[in-house]
Amino acid sequence: MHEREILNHVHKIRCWSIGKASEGEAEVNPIIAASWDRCLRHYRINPGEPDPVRVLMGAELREYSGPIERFLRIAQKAVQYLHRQVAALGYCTMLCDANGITVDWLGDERLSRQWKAAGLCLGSVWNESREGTCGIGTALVEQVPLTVYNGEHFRAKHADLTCSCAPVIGPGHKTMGGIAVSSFVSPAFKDSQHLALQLVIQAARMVECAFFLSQCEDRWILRLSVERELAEVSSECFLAMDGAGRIVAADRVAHCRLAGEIGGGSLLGRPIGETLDVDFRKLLEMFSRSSMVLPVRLQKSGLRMFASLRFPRAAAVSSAGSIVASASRGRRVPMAGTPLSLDYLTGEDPKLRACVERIKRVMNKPISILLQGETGTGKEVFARAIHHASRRSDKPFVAVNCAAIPESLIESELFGYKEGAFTGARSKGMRGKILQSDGGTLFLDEIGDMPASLQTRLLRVLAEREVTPLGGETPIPVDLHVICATHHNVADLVGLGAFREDLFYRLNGVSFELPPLRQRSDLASLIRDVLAIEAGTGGAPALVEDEAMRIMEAHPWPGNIRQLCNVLRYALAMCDKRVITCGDLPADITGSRHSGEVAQMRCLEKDRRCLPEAPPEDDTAFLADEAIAGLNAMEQAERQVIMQSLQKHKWQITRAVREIGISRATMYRKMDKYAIVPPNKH
Ligand SMILES: Nc1ncnc2c1ncn2[C@@H]1O[C@H](COP(=O)(O)OP(=O)(O)OP(=O)(O)O)[C@@H](O)[C@H]1O
Repeated sequence: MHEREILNHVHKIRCWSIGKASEGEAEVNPIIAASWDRCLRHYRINPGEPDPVRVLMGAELREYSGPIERFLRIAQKAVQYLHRQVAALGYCTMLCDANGITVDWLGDERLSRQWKAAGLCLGSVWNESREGTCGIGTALVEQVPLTVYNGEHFRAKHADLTCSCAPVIGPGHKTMGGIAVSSFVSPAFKDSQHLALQLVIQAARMVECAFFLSQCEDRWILRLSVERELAEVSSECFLAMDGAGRIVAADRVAHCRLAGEIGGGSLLGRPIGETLDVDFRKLLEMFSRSSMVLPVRLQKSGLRMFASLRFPRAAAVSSAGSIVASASRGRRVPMAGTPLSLDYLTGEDPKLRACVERIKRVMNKPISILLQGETGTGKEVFARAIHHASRRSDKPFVAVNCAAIPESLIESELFGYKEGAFTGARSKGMRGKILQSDGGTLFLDEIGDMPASLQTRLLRVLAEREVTPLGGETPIPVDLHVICATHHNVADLVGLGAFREDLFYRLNGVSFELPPLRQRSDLASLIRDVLAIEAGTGGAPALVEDEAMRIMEAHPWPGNIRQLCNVLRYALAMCDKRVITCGDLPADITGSRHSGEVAQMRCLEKDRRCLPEAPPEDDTAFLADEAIAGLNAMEQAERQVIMQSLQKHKWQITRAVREIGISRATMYRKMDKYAIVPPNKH
């Protein structure tokens, strides 16, 4: 800027300060005027002073950006998005903290000398008390979005710049920072900055909403919008509520719009029923039936708005209506049908956590893993999760249930065979499960049931890392990682001579005991997770009354997680308005607590038998009436699940067991127990 222009700018401000507009000057915008006034009276800035803008670097800058890391992470995304829209127009995009310090900057690097000379760079301090009236500093003081254009800047040295900035206001009306676009070349009229300002306002609002949602993720969040059609994609107000339905946070817009509904004052601490025409319990009921946008009315003005409710990560509701906040917050619940990840399976039980930590250390090493645990403790899902978390995840995971395959077939299943190896063999031969898992993971379930003759062959494969198919002569090299599982105590089997000791040591590179459900301390959070998985994307997870939760926590769970899943599915079918009460639980859960069941289940486990698969035929099945008559509610529910699945899959056991999530051996045992006979067998 030339000497003459500087003198003109200083003269203009001097004239304004004594109430005289200098010749040819338009009236000064009231917000700019208020800022000039502050600059003259409070900050005592000389408008002609040429000092450069202060720029913080290195550790000094990190001192400011460190404490606002979470805000930064969210806001940087919005700044990048905004910059893509304005970069071609010669703007730089800036993110500043509440002190006006530029904590992120994006601009054309080829012009870095000019940006720096203008003070538009990372670390620059755009504080009104130092730089006088400017986009960032004044927007932060006034807490409104604005453009400061050319000569509206207080200091003459900034009179070539244009800057549009919108402050970002966080929950609790706290200024988090500001987002700005600036340029050192400005078109002839201030109106040219109108769209730039709108884009900045939009970006700042996006950050406010995202930050509110992230800060209040363990709260009930009510989003309100005036337009039904837009309610799902953009909300005007955000309110966060605690488990009793009291407002614990409100965003900037909610404070402005809704304070009148409670006759002024703060919204915080007020029950939601004072603002809306429905109380918290009614809200929960409405949204437990539907995850859609629903109409509500503001209590005082009667204005109709459209609401949507976001649940905390997980929650339980007590019969009195108080909501117990989630214990499992922060955990991502997978969708039904997707593999459960190792991190998810870690749960919140300290023993299980320690177990998973150890698994993570060995899963990428050439060490076999042995998973032990009662039926239904999740051995197979753990094996899958280990595979997916390991370096082998892009290679196959092949599961073999040694108890479910008839002894006569297990050898060919595992090792494969050459063409014409035996009568009935497929003409092209078959790659066995071991070769199918080459490069990936071989999961040998129920390893304790592997026939003795095959134990020797398996040992050789593991020792030599090559396999010779039946009827073949040349061994084929194989790269495999073996995970085994069993509900037996394999060391006992070794002692009894039923399992080869050398194979046991090779398979048992490292072993993990998955705790039964009755020993886990995170049952409540597991229940909430299972309900969230069951809800899928189709709506909010069902809630559990305190008393129902207590009963489930006290149950011995002989069938472990599988049994728990079935009980919850039963309760979901029985419950009203997606709130599970004691009355929705099967009778043997509410009236049980007899530990004899545990022993009974274990005996049944030992009875596992393998039956040949039934071919599809007729779509009906025979079930003896007397067999149904003696079943309790839980058993009836279980029978129904099995029957429905078998009928759906035309009696293809493999498909039914995959759907229900039980092993084939368990399926045959259950069919036996419930006298379910395939149509071609009566
Ligand atoms: N952490 C979990 N969260 C939700 N569901 C789970 C969890 N762990 C296991 N399950 C479910 O429990 C059921 C039993 O799991 P899995 O088959 O892995 O147990 P298992 O110990 O291998 O049983 P079995 O010894 O009878 O073969 C499956 O339906 C599985 O999806």
